[in-house]
Amino acid sequence: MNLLRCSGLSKRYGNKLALDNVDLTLETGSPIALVGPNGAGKTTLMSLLLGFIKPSSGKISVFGEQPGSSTLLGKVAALTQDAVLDPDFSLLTQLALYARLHGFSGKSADAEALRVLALVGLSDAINSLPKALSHGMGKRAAIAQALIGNPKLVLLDEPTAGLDPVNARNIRELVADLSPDITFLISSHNLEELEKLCGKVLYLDHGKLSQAVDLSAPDQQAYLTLQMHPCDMSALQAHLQHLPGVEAIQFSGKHTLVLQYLPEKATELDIQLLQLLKQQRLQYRMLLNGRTLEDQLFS
Ligand SMILES: Nc1ncnc2c1ncn2[C@@H]1O[C@H](COP(=O)(O)OP(=O)(O)OP(=O)(O)O)[C@@H](O)[C@H]1O
Repeated sequence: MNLLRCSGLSKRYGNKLALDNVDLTLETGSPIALVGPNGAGKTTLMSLLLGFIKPSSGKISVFGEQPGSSTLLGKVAALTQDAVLDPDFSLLTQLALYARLHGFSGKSADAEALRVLALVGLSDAINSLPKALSHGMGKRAAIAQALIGNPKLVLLDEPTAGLDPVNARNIRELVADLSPDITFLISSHNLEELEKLCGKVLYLDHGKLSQAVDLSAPDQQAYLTLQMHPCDMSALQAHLQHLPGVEAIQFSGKHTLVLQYLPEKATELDIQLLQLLKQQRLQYRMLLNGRTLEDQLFS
């Protein structure tokens, strides 16, 4: 199903061109990442999508409708980075109130609040006050709020920022569990996390959509990424260069090499590489079929 269509989309704040002629079509499904340096235009794109601001020029539609139109009410939701609940009212009270604002009445509002709190694993904390919750639980409560009314698109801005690794993982699992019934658009600077979670990555830079990487598609050119325990990396690079089909080898950090190869000339390159490491008595930490998202975006 078509999720988003932008053509020639631009947004100007005074002299500042925050979004510059963006053409983009997205379908519903696995989570979509929105990345880019500070000031690249990510928040501007999300605000346009939510109908909070209007384009300066160009067109944008969400599920075929104008952002902000009444037909999208309840279909699109967002968790902003600094979303907070009132510290002095219980989770159930507040979420039931939000459910009423979404059109649920009386008991069905309570039921909806309980449903979304269960989805995020907070059934035991329904009577807790937000001020008594840990940071991770607070984040989950804020996500629960965004899930009220069964939206089809949820925008998450830095959903795991400031969370410890275990809580960050819980949020990732939650997002993965809820996809693809809900399509998530996630703005984040955490590439490793996005790589684990998303099917597609949009890269904005200076307001331009400079790349759209499909993580589920095999790399057009073939790559292997090899991360080693400390060893003589230059000597290893020289050995690897002689494996059949290897076209180029680049460093990606001190102990990581990215091999580009020609699939038609390299048969079972991964096996040959492992045999070479064994012969040389070298220990690897990780062998990845392909390139990391960071290498795809920045090399
Ligand atoms: N209301 C505004 N008035 C003027 N300029 C703005 C306004 N909002 C954003 N900008 C400018 O537009 C550009 C894009 O900002 P935006 O907040 O969309 O970037 P971002 O990618 O979300 O950045 P960050 O990663 O830092 O959150 C920036 O140069 C910013 O200073």
